[in-house]
Amino acid sequence: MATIEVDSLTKDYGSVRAVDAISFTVESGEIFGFLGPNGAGKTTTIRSLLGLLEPTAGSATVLGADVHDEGALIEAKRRIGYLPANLGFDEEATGEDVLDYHESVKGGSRRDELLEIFTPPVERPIREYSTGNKRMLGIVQAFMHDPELVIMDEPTSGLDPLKQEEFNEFVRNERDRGKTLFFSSHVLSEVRRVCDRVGILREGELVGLEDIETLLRQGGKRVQLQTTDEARAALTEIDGVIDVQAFAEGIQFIYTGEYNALLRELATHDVREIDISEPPLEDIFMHYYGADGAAESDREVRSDV
Ligand SMILES: Nc1ncnc2c1ncn2[C@@H]1O[C@H](COP(=O)(O)OP(=O)(O)OP(=O)(O)O)[C@@H](O)[C@H]1O
Repeated sequence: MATIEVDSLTKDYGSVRAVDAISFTVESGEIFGFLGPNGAGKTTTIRSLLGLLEPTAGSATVLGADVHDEGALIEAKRRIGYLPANLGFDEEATGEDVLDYHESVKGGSRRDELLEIFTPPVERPIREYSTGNKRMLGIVQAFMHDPELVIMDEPTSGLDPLKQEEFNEFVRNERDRGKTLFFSSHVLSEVRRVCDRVGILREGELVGLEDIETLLRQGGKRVQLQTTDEARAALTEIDGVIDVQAFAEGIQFIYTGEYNALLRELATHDVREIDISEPPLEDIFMHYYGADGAAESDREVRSDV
């Protein structure tokens, strides 16, 4: 049985449909990234999975427990870790107090080990914590009872790049220990470093469900160049060049073709500057997912420079 099964889950807030009949599964032992821009419905989905919100329609199971079945969900939550986006710690409590309480409820076999990696100043009251310190305390709390499944809402927000990298490595190690990890993010570059599979949410709808390699292949690369007018014209003719935009002395485009074809063409021109990077998440949404959620792999090539 899948660790998480979501079946036509829908959640309305009054007249606002925050999540619209989404379905997906998260398999045991994978890192699943739940990706989408602000307001896409990530937090709503996560809170529904944990029984913190009542779905308007549809269903979901987490570690076999139906989210509509309060008793089963309480039992399952002993084997689940949760890191919410908004860490509502008691500001007067110390980190120790928070972890002591959690340990008394769910256990804390990995507490010391985790505090070696993530290093919140546990002896100090939470009101003195930076955002990153709070996040680290939340991470320790989410993992300290060694749960089978950990659900995290924007887990790295507020962490500095070094701690983010430590977090990524930690998460990969957890996966290798057989744990299942589900986390939301609005940053593709973050998700691509750690996830095995990604669900993409847009305006409450699941518009993509891909393994990470496929997603990146479809997303292509953003190429920015400073070169001659002649090169600019020639480059727009190459298969796989889309969304060409001209700017002073250069062009920018998304490239989804074979690298060698592009490199061969570039080698015949005077290239003064080149930058090749991952396209922003928004571009991937725009280029590969139409309003109906279908992949637009046959998108027309534009050559409007
Ligand atoms: N309590 C609420 N009442 C009314 N509308 C809400 C409520 N909570 C969320 N929404 C709306 O539901 C939609 C989805 O919100 P949600 O917080 O789930 O998105 P998100 O993907 O987690 O966004 P973010 O990345 O900004 O946290 C948004 O349009 C939001 O404005």
